[in-house]
Amino acid sequence: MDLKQFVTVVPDYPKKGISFKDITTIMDNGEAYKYATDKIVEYAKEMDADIIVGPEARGFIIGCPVAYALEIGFAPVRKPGKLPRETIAVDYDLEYGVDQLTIHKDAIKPGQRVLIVDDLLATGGTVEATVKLVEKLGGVVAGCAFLIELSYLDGRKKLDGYNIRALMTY
Ligand SMILES: O=P(O)(O)OC[C@H]1O[C@H](OP(=O)(O)OP(=O)(O)O)[C@H](O)[C@@H]1O
Ligand SMILES: Nc1ncnc2[nH]cnc12
Repeated sequence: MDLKQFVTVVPDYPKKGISFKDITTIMDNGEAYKYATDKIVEYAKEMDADIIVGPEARGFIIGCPVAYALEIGFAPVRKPGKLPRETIAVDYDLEYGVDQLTIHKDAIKPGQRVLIVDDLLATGGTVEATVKLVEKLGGVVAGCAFLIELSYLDGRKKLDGYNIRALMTY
């Protein structure tokens, strides 16, 4: 299936000069959403993942169905003040801003093989921060999966040495 036909490219959103890749038009098509999920499930099996970790909010949309299909857990990475128990935090840069990400301290068991899942790799700030959170907790990053990689932003350079899979590249 050519997944790109289901991505809607929105120019100048959320700021002038940003070419926004809207994945809601994958999600609202049952076949496309299942196809994308199944591709990441295959990758998670190859990488022998024990748990999926996804950053809010779009990482939940892609990561949770993968975890469900594999009958493994999902641990959310969230913006500050959203997780109710003890967390650790890491700062990160976005294509259009700066923020902080957090994870529950007990979300990952030391040695667990973690697949990080998100909709899109842009500058790599989000996934780099997520890798740091996982590794601070003693997790092993088995791989990082995305629907979309924006190769012109070279987010991969922040993931040197890690296994990466993107279903589409722009
Ligand atoms: O590689 P990066 O430059 O870090 O950008 C990629 C991140 O940006 C988007 O999330 P955003 O922070 O906009 O939050 P959202 O998922 O809640 O919309 C996207 O879903 C990725 O998580
Ligand atoms: N260009 C983009 N499109 C969609 N989501 C993004 N997150 C960061 N950059 C993005």
